[in-house]
Amino acid sequence: MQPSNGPMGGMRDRYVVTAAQMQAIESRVFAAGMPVAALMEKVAGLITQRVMAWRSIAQGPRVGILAGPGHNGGDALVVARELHLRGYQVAVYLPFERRKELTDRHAQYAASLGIEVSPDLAPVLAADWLVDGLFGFGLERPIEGALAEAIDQVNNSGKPIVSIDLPSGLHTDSGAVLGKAIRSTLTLCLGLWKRGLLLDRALDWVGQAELIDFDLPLADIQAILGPDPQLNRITAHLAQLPLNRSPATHKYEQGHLLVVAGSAVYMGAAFLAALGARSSGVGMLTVAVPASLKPWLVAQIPEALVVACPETDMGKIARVDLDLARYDAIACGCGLTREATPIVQAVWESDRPLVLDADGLNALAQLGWRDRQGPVVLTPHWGEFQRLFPNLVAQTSDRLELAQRAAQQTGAIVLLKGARTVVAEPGGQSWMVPESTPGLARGGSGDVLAGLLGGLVAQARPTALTDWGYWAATAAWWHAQAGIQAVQDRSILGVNGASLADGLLTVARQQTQALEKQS
Ligand SMILES: NC(=O)C1=CN([C@@H]2O[C@H](COP(=O)(O)OP(=O)(O)OC[C@H]3O[C@@H](n4cnc5c(N)ncnc54)[C@H](OP(=O)(O)O)[C@@H]3O)[C@@H](O)[C@H]2O)[C@@H](O)CC1
Ligand SMILES: Nc1ncnc2c1ncn2[C@@H]1O[C@H](COP(=O)(O)OP(=O)(O)O)[C@@H](O)[C@H]1O
Ligand SMILES: [K+]
Repeated sequence: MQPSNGPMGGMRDRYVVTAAQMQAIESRVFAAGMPVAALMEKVAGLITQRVMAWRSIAQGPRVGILAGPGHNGGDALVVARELHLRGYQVAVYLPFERRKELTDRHAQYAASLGIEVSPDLAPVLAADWLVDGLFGFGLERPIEGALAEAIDQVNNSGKPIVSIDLPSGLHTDSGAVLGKAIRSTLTLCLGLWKRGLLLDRALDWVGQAELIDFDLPLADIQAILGPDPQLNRITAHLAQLPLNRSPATHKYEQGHLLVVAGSAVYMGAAFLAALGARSSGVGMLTVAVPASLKPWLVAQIPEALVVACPETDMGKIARVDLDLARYDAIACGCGLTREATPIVQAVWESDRPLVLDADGLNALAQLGWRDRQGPVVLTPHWGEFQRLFPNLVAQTSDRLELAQRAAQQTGAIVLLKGARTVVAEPGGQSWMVPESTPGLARGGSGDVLAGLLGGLVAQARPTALTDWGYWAATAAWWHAQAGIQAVQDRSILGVNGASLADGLLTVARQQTQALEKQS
């Protein structure tokens, strides 16, 4: 049996659950007759395979196991037994007198095999690497006292640590640290992705994250999450890229995007947004910039129709004299400067689908929200989000919840950028981008995303708000994958407009090849 596989493996990795949802799904499986002990054996067998591939006996013969009182500890004890039987030198730290029955029996049996099981941390700290099975989705109270001190010692040991299900101490739903948490090197999430693992605040604890798919029946998953789940982890399986193109198509059928961007101070923003738009495959791209930028931009991106707008003394766009009705979508805001209010007002009054980014969002924060005819996608980073929604930020720090509440409050699609970008639409669907790279943390990355997103929606022309959310999430996923690709090609220092644009095309090619393989 292979970890993280099974015929439906790819399908299961889209789901994201809370602790309560995971418990409800497992309850159905147990009620249907699956013995708890059998499931624990199966899961722990898969974990064992994965950790043995991660650290062979030659690479790390001594393993320290941290075992808790619940079934996370039970999993860990089965892993301890299996590693022992395969020749590893195993020591178990089990500092709990009171434990669940199954866990207790595994502890007894492990000890009977000669494995050192004790409430003493020292033998575990002497190991080459550690397995963290203190707590999983059952953790509800903060970790305090001696156990908190033990976790500090484990973290300070500098040893590689693999966590079972989630780093012990992280809240399953919010990803927040409950008192103290294990800082993992590798987290093996069991069955379905836990919500908290995918949020920015968990990243420093999670390390590399992988799903161990243990074949939870789709019927049980869907019975709890619904046939069309509200929350999705957006992956290569969900992203339908590149867009289908009829052989008989022409450029106007492939969407016409208007980008309104740039100023004398922020010239590059218009170029970067145009690069993102170009890589989206959009049929026609018009870029409206201050008149003095036109010759330069035309030289950079000759396939775009560059429109020279009247500009102020300071080199900012004064007016956009265009018939906005001609465009399938407008992406507005990159590099406009803080005095973009009249431009945002003009695009706001048209009924064209609108992607609002950067200074467009700052202008909106000044203008205040007013209803609008066409769909709007807001793409704030955290600072812009705080300016737009101070009332919401005062209520919670959970980024997914914030995006969801902002979407509900405004009726807009909200794409909240971050290390892990989240997207929400007003109807209640949301998406989490599961992988990205800190290589993207540099000025200009967001401009590429705004252009890419504008170009995608100009082509896809979604109608339902859920589809708008889906395409925004797809753009964020594509952008993050392009960042990962750029890091692979050019190192973490090499993520810029050009490498991102190349990365976008490489990812599109990989998607095409994957689709061809499937068919
Ligand atoms: N069901 C299955 O067979 C499968 C389950 N799976 C595995 O089970 C895990 C969930 O198991 P779980 O429900 O037993 O919860 P878990 O996270 O081990 O710990 C809860 C225990 O900790 C205790 N406790 C809580 N907070 C505490 C604190 N601050 N300080 C001290 N103690 C504290 C609490 O006891 P209490 O004191 O509240 O009575 C409770 O006993 C899951 O993550 C996965 O690894 C998978 O293998 C798939 C199959
Ligand atoms: N640590 C990180 N890990 C992954 N992606 C990141 C990280 N920091 C920023 N990003 C991504 O980089 C982009 C930055 O956008 P933004 O803040 O608008 O920058 P700019 O306005 O300078 O273009 C966003 O897509 C964001 O999700
Ligand atoms: K754990």
